[in-house]
Amino acid sequence: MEARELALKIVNDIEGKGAYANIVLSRELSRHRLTDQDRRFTTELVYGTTKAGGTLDWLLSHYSSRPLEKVNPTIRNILRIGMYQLFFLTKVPPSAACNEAVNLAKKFGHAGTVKFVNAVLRNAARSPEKATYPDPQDEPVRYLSLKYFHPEWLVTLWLERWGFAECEKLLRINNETPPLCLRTNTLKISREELLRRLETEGAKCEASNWTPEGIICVEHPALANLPSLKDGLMQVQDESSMLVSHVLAPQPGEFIIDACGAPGGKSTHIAALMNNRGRLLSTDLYDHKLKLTEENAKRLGITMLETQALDATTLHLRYAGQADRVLVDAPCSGLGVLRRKPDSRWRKNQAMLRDLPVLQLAILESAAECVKPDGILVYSTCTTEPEENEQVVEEFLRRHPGYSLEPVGSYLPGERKDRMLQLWPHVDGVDGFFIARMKRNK
Ligand SMILES: C[S@@+](CC[C@H](N)C(=O)[O-])C[C@H]1O[C@@H](n2cnc3c(N)ncnc32)[C@H](O)[C@@H]1O
Repeated sequence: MEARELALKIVNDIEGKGAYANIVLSRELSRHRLTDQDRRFTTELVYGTTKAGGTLDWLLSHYSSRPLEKVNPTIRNILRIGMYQLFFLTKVPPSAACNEAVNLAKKFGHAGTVKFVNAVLRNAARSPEKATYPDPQDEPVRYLSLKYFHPEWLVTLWLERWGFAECEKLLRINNETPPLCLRTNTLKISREELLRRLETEGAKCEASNWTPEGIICVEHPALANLPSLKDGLMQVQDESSMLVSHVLAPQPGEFIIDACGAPGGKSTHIAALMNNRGRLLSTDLYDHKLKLTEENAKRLGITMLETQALDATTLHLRYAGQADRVLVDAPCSGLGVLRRKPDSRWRKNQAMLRDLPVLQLAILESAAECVKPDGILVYSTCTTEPEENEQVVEEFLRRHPGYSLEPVGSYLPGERKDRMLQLWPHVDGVDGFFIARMKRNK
């Protein structure tokens, strides 16, 4: 199947069945034998079209005589994919974008729809200036939302919080493709050796400055074609996510609980830092997700890890006062990692920022009861929102005077002095993560 037709099938599935872009994409790419170039093009079309969302419909409304909601969904997606190429993929000649869309319309529509697709796209290719963005001064929210493909509620919030310039930088970086980050499985190999191996496997990589085991992959073949992954020499994990286990600083022989552990990115890192010695319990609400933790642990050669399905708000009922350290990598809005999942911004809503902190605090309070005196509690999220981060920790500390904050800065490279750590994609170049470390004094 040709790249554009496969992209259309995937975009139809995402829209029609509510499927997740990354999951359908990797399933379909493994079913179809595409060249590396076509694989990249399909990915670009799928991620671009889903990410651009409402902007493509807004652009189309300048050229279509028919309201888009009245257009057959497949034809509408042919138009969206065509518009994405015309307006955002400068390397695709406009004639190719139009011709290929018309070919798809021939296959999935009838004579009338072929004419319609042809007219809309050729009109757009001829007069792109017909669609001008709103004025940023007069309508900053609409301008930023349309220009950078983010929902208006989120732009409104970030604009209020961070101001125009910062908000724009953050929105812009969320549309960039982040590099693939890998964590060396130090139980099996050193980073230097793995870097050499990856080179022989056709990947261009460099050492990360954030952690001693992190690797940034600038160019690489399909992940499934990297033997180092299959052989358990590494784990896909962002650099900021790796920092969390360093801040926890688990020691060999200790009892560690990872309260929201699946799919095991941090649990398996903790096991490596403990040299696979001691007791490590990785819990999660969902059994099926714990299976992924177990698969990861097996692939990485970790034998110390136990899993258990439970609601972390009840962790204290079984493990009160037993653990040396507990990690709460809480369920969160994920607003710090929008660049990793291009369709995810359209699945979020503002109610998350009201509801999630209640759950986050409940999990943190239960986890806190499981920590021994002098033990350590780490709270982390992959979001940038104060309600889910500082405010949860501050409320927790207010309710639990037996805990005190330990500055995170000393677990980071360089001279950072952060009390609690908030990492930003547009400032730090890594995923947006929050980390706080607390000590139980009594
Ligand atoms: C941020 S993810 C964890 C990622 C994981 N720590 C890693 O590094 O791979 C949050 C996890 O919390 C789990 N979760 C959500 N609500 C929960 C609850 N009440 N109790 C336990 N786990 C929960 C989700 O299933 C999800 O796997």
